[in-house]
Amino acid sequence: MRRSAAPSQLQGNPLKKPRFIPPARSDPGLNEEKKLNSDVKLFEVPANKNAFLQSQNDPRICSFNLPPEESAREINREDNYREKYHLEASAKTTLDPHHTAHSAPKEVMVSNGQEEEPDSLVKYFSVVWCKASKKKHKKWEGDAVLIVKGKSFALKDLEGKDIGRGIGYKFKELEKIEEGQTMMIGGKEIEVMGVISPDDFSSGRCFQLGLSGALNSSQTPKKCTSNPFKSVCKLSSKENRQNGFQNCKPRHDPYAPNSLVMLRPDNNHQWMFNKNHFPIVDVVIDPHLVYHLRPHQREGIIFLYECVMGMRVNGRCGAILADEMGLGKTLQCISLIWTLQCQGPYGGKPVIKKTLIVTPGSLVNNWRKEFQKWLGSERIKIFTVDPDHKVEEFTKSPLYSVLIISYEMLLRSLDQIKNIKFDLLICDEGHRLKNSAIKTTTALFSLPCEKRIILTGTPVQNDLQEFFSLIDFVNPGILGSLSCYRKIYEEPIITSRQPSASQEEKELGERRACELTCLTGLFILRRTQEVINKYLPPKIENVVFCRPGALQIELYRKLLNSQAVRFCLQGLMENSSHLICIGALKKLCNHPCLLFSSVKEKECSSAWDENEERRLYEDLLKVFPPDYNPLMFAEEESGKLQVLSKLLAVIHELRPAEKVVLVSNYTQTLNILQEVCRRHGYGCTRLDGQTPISQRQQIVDGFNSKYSSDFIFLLSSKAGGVGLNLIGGSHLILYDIDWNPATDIQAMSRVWRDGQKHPVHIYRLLTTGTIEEKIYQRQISKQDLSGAVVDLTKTSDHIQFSVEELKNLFTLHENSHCVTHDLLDCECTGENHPGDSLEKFPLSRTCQLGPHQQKSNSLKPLSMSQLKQWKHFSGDHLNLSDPFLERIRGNVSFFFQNITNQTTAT
Ligand SMILES: Nc1ncnc2c1ncn2[C@@H]1O[C@H](COP(=O)(O)OP(=O)(O)OP(=O)(O)O)[C@@H](O)[C@H]1O
Ligand SMILES: [Mg+2]
Repeated sequence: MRRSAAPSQLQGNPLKKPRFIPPARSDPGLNEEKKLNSDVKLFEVPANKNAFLQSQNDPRICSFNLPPEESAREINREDNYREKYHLEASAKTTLDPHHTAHSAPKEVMVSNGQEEEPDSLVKYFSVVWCKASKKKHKKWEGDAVLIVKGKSFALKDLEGKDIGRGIGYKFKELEKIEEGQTMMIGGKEIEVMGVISPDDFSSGRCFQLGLSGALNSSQTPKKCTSNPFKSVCKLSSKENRQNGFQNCKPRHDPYAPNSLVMLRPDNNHQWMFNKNHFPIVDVVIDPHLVYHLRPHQREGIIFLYECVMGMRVNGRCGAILADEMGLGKTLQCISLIWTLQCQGPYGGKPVIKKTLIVTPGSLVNNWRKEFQKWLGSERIKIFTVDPDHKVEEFTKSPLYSVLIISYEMLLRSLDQIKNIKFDLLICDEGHRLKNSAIKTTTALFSLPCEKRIILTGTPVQNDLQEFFSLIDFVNPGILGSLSCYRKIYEEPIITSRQPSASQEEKELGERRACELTCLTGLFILRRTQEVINKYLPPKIENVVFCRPGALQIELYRKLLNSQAVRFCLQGLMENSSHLICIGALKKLCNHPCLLFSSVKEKECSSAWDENEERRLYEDLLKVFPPDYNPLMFAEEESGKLQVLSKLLAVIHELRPAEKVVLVSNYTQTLNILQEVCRRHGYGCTRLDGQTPISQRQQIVDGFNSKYSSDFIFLLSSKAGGVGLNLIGGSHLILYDIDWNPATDIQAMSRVWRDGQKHPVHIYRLLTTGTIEEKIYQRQISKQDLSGAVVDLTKTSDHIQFSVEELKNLFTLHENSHCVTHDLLDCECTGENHPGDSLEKFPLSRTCQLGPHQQKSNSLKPLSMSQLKQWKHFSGDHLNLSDPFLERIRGNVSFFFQNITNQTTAT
């Protein structure tokens, strides 16, 4: 592919992050390599050390009901508290490049020219791009606009210049493009940030927006002017002051049992923000809300309140709430908004008037629903932006105080949004702002709102520059300029993690990391899943090793003997040929018919002759029966599909009132699963990348409703599982495995969350002895995963492999019941694991995890040693009293099982 000649690249892109070069090294290429391999762990605090979990005992909280004189003492105690808090409340902030490993996504396939698809269909996307490379840590080089027309595309930078072009692509590949997708196109790697309307494209606004946003942020960085009240409390005249005095009773009784009262401002705060000497009024959370709050949510609200009021870091009003998935970040924010909108500590005056919530498109309606759920429809008026409800409507009506908008819509409506005075900005799933060069970040950064909250279920981690972006977004300037931050923190920390670092460098790096963590920990809060476990029903997690079918084994052998695989193992592979081999094996594990279709398709391709795939697929079709029809696939041809089919049948039979969430990462596989549902007459609903955003919430609600006749929810985990609540389902089946444990964890936490009524059964299906086991082992074998570096934005599809690793990947273990178990160094034969009898199931049984139990309950990837503690047994085990496993055992060679919350009442 032609290299771009765009001036933005040749002359240096103003949005491009300066590249970090560790000190005392002359070869930047080498430096880059070393930097990527270093273990950059910034900070780690065990979950149970978290101050928020302990603060039930915090004197500040116990003193909520103290008479006013005592409140003064309370204020005096605050300094001590702050010191303690400063050290304890820090988020788990881990930077570990191991688990972010990924490289370039697949190049979109070039068409054979025989497809007959409409050439006139034109689509536009906003994207970020960078040159193709195998580096683990990629830096997007800027925003661009992708124009897809039939089988061709053009990529334009924001000055409208072409930076890439291509024709003759596969229409189907181009048609599939969707938000969040990363891919290789024309030799560039791109990530699709959203869809651009034809109107925005033809008017040219999609180019102008990025430009103006970029200039705002890079040339005139906004500094927090640190007046949390100026937007609403402008009462300076005597008259106003008197009015204010009349209204200085707390809105709710601070002395009522169980009341949740916010910290009173200290003298310094009053001096800064209460120039009019209004009386101090207790800010009390609405008891209607408090009634529902979990303890960690009470603490979260206190934390958010103090952050946005500028009480934690002098005059800084930003916060990052990074609680693990499902902990109710939405409710905590709703409580904050409702409180600040009605109350304030100075004369009772409300602190905010208008709030802007920016969220992924699929969650806009979820936010509306949550407001309704917790506050009803009368207390607060919410406006959600969609194609039929434009921002102008919000502007015109005084009724609405909260605007909820998707990131994509925000970019399109930026001009109108900028004209509205928002007092609070909440960015849901805000880890996407970690890249300061992209349009979304620059647009949001340009909003003058000082109180900014980022919500994210994934830890704030990975990359010190990304960390800087998030911090600088919520509290602009708090870490100084980027260059200053680099000198003070980034360089010493990275240098100290190099194997060659001197003792002195190590100490300096550690000190700086600690300093950085302490500072940022004041306004970052992360709690783990354990805090809500006790409110959740039991979770029974099963890893099910399915015996491959005869056709699968034959095809698998054939693939491993192919020229393509042999070339890979000799290190002769071209760029990404190993990925093609891996992809083919994964398809085969899902079902041989998927492989059949791919081969057929490739055979027709004009590029077949010189294609690497030829070396892989040659003679493969001969293994299939001569009249093989992929549409008429048989369940027996795939071990996993057979297990799935039996599993669905037994769930349907034994738990007719319960429902199943069925997850795959591939649309084609979902098609097969949907066909299975059809054949068996199971009602199903489906959400994948093609599902219009406007319909997603409706589909979710339909499934969660007890009146729904759908037995199965087919979910493409990569296409928007983030943030969804699928508590209508209590059985979740992961049909295939992703390299990135975060994708699987995301999917699993859709059902085991607050509101779930039934015990949750999770089934992870793996084909015994195949590449799926290897991927699973890779997920769990990283012992230092305790750092929980799980980041969904990393696709991990293209990890770098050594030849040795490839050899392991490309081996089929035909004689093992479970290679993973073989690797565990476990003495049991799989017949009857010591101390474990399935007869006890599902009665109370102490978990084998022992001291690790807490750890594994958290949403972290499991480690090998933890897996060893799980109950495990071969499919031939005689005492299976789990009726679900009993039904599938004929096709299963091995099981692992773990039960969390076994004794929780359901
Ligand atoms: N105190 C509570 N009592 C009962 N249900 C609750 C409570 N808090 C939250 N929930 C429910 O729990 C579910 C998960 O909450 P929410 O969607 O806010 O999680 P989250 O932290 O945003 O997770 P994610 O990172 O996956 O988006 C929602 O259905 C919510 O209504
Ligand atoms: Mg959420």
